Amino acid sequence: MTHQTPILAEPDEPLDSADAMERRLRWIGATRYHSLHPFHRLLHGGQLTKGQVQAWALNRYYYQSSIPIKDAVVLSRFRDRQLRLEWRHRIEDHDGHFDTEGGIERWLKLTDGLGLDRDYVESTKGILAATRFAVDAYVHFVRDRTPLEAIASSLTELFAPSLHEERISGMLKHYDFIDPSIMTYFQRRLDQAPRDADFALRYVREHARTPEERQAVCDALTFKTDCLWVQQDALYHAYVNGHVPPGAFRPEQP
Ligand SMILES: O=C(O)c1cc(C(=O)O)c2c(n1)C(=O)C(=O)c1cc(C(=O)O)[nH]c1-2
Repeated sequence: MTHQTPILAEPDEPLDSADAMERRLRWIGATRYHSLHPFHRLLHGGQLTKGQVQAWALNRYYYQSSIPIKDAVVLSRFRDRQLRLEWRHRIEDHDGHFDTEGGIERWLKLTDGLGLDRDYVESTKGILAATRFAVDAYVHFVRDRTPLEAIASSLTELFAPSLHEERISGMLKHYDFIDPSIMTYFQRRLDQAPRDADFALRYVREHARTPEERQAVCDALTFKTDCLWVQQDALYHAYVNGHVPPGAFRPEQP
């Protein structure tokens, strides 16, 4: 197996300005974002079976359904009403409204389209323990750290749109069981993620005022890239290497 992660030394530029911090954040994304993970290369390159794609979508549902919980926790950390107003739409993007669908519903269209039973998906019973631990760690991080670090931990979204574009085109091209109607989740994120990421980036640029605070922002992003990476590692171990843990989803088809 060829590992695609570039091995680059961490830059030693001091974090003495917002620009220096932004350069470091982009470097963290370029070297650690889960787009570099071999599981994603297989997924987007059409090299997985339907059962392996089901396993990915099933596990990823736990991340999707935890994001509005995470954002409700983030919101609860803000004294500033303006900031709460700004953050609130993230919850609505995922939960939708009584009469309009949100991201979670769109994700369930994907799992439906892949032939997974909704009740089973929503029960989260078949997910890998590593998925649960990693996602819960993200929710706990935003609860326990400063509001600045909580906002910074969402900055992986700076790097999500190009991954989503690659995913939409790769999966539509390579899998006969995927069609555009079940990929609407990613289509919508192409507008939502840049807006959210731009806000978070502007916020940390303005509010991280000391080298220590800028380092904390960078460390929060690194932590989040780890939360995403270990989920891919767990999928690879279980469904590519074939070590499915007890109790986890076992595809009916290969
Ligand atoms: O498909 C992906 O690789 C991916 C990654 C991320 C991310 O970078 O955290 C998010 C999403 N998708 C996503 O769809 C999403 O709604 C989202 C919210 C957040 C967040 O941290 O608040 N990340 C992500």
